[in-house]
Amino acid sequence: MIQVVCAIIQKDNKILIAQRSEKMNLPLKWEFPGGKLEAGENEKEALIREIKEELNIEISPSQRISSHIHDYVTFKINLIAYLCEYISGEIQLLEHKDFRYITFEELKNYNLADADIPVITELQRHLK
Ligand SMILES: Nc1nc2c([nH]c(=O)n2[C@@H]2O[C@H](COP(=O)(O)OP(=O)(O)OP(=O)(O)O)[C@@H](O)[C@H]2O)c(=O)[nH]1
Repeated sequence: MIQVVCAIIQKDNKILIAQRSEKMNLPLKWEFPGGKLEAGENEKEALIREIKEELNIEISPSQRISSHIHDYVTFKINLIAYLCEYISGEIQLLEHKDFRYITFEELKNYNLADADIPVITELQRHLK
């Protein structure tokens, strides 16, 4: 089982989503940026590192809002989501194809990775 952390980065009442590139697995799916936990790292450290590596911005994870296992048949992940504050930096797409700042209501217009569905349910509870 792969442990994956993802960041729900909030800025001006909008949420950041990123589109996976053609070269990544789950190509062109939208997601909350993040990645796999590495040995010796805690979840928040992994998130800060991944977001710097992927988008070149600084964030601060605040609240852990969900942890759900998803079975993609060929691999299985535990997707752990944190609410995060944007701190600084201009987004540079170092791995993804695109990004958007959108409202919660706009999420339904994007083709998100299947594992993200429970994250969205939890997010709705937290944004209320
Ligand atoms: N970051 C992220 N990954 C997700 C989400 N939903 C989801 O199913 N995943 C899956 O979780 C896995 C995360 O791996 P990744 O490829 O982003 O991680 P990484 O940067 O550490 O990968 P690499 O260094 O092996 O290339 C992928 O299989 C990805 O498809 C999500 O919302 N955010």
